[in-house]
Amino acid sequence: MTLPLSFPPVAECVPRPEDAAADRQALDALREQVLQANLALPRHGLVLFTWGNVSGVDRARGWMAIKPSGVAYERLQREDIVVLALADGARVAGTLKPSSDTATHLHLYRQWPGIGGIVHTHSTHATAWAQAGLPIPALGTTHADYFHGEVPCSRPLRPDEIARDYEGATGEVIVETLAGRDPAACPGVLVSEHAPFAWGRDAAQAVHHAAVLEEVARLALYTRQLDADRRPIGTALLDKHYLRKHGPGATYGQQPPAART
Ligand SMILES: O=C(CO)[C@@H](O)[C@@H](O)COP(=O)(O)O
Repeated sequence: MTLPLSFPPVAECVPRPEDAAADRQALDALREQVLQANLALPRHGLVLFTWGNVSGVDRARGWMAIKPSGVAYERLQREDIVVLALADGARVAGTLKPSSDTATHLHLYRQWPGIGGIVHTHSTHATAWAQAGLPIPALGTTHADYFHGEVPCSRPLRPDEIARDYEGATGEVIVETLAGRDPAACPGVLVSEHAPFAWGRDAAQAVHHAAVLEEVARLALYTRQLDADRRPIGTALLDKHYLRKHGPGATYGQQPPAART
């Protein structure tokens, strides 16, 4: 039998020690990023008990790291973070059971190559809007500084979807709900009868967006309590606030150099 000309020489198939060390470093860095993002959830008051999870990705290596299921935040360690292959969910590192929402996270990363972190919480006010099946209207500039329009609420999942692949279908319904919108301009969603999901360029930014989503949900609830007929702000104000921070040429969030001499 003749081997194909492109068949690599055996030496090229053997992993080099420096590659293994770089992989180990990348794995530790990803797990640390995801650990710190998870620990930020209780600090921001976004979770009670273990009702939430954060994931992050290393797209170059095709990895997703996520909180293990049901582990208390105060006990969570870097080595507990489970790392899976983005392509097929195969385990890369970690021995614990990954979050029950893993299939939702995987689906969103596969559909939206621009995101690098995802958060799911049951934060009180955002969850109240989700349970009511209502989108959060853009009632003021706090909202418009992050969301270029309402925070949409998905349709409820159908019984057949819940029976077939509940978490995968949750990811599908989120993508369906965002259809026609740029996920970067709408960094969160409410899943009807469930709770919010938020995302960002990395796990830390996804947590920031989850906290903003909870705050705009709280503000919108109070606003509508004070004035049940309050309408969303107009396009001029919405565009002004969103685009000056996130539009073409915007440098919002750029930090000054760490050390100035
Ligand atoms: O949505 C829910 C429960 O309604 C879950 O996200 C929440 O309990 C967290 O589950 P995990 O501990 O991540 O498996």
